[in-house]
Amino acid sequence: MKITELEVPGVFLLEPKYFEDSRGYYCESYSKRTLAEIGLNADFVQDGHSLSREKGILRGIHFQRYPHSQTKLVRCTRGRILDVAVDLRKGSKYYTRWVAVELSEENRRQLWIPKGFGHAFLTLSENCELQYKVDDFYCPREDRSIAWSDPQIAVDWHLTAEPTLSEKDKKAPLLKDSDVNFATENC
Ligand SMILES: Cc1cn([C@H]2C[C@H](O)[C@@H](COP(=O)(O)OP(=O)(O)O[C@H]3O[C@@H](C)C(=O)[C@@H](O)[C@H]3O)O2)c(=O)[nH]c1=O
Repeated sequence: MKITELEVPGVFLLEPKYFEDSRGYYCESYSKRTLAEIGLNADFVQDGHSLSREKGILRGIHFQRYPHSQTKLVRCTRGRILDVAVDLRKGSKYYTRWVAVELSEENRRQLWIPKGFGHAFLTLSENCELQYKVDDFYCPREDRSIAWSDPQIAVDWHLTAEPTLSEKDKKAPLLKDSDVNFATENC
C-alpha cells in the first residue's frame, strides 16, 4: 500500500496494492495493521455505502460535531468522484484549507480524512458508488452540513453547471454562521 500525506496535514491518499492474475485480482482494501504502522489509527465501527445516479451530484460539506466527530476512510468502487476534505479545526494552521482528489473505480485510491474535517464529493460520472468506514456511529443530533459553495472555504469544484443537492444541503449554512465546535485539541 502506498500512503501519501497531502497538502493539508492529516489527510492521506492510500493506494492499495492489487495482485492481478488470470482470475482477476486480490487486494487488502483495508488493513488496520498497515495503517497503524504509520500512525493512522481508528476503530472503525460503521461502513457506509451510497449510490449517486447522476453526474453533477454534490454531497456535503458534511461532518459530525465533537464529541461524535468521525475519522473517514473513503473509496469509490463504481464511477468517478472528486472527493474533498476541509480542515474545520478552529486554531489549526490549516483552518478552512481543503484538498481535492479524484477517486474512481479505475484508480482504486482511498482518502483518509481525520476528525475535525468536513467531507464532500462531486460525482464526475453516472452511477457513483461510495463506500466509507467511520469510527463513530451516525448521530443525527450532531450531524451538520456547510454550504458546498462557502466563499471562506472556496473549493474549486471545476463545475460547469449547478450541482444537484439534497434538501438538507440546499439549506446548509455558511461556515461563519455554523455551530461547528472542533478545536485542534479535541480532535
Ligand atoms: C450518514 C448517514 C445517513 N443515514 C440516513 C439519514 C438519511 O435519512 C439518509 C441520507 O443521509 P444523508 O442525506 O446525510 O446522506 P449523504 O448526503 O450521503 O451523507 C453523507 O455525505 C458524505 C459526504 C459523508 O461524508 C457522509 O459522512 C455522510 O454525511 O441516510 C444513516 O442512517 N446513517 C448514516 O451514517
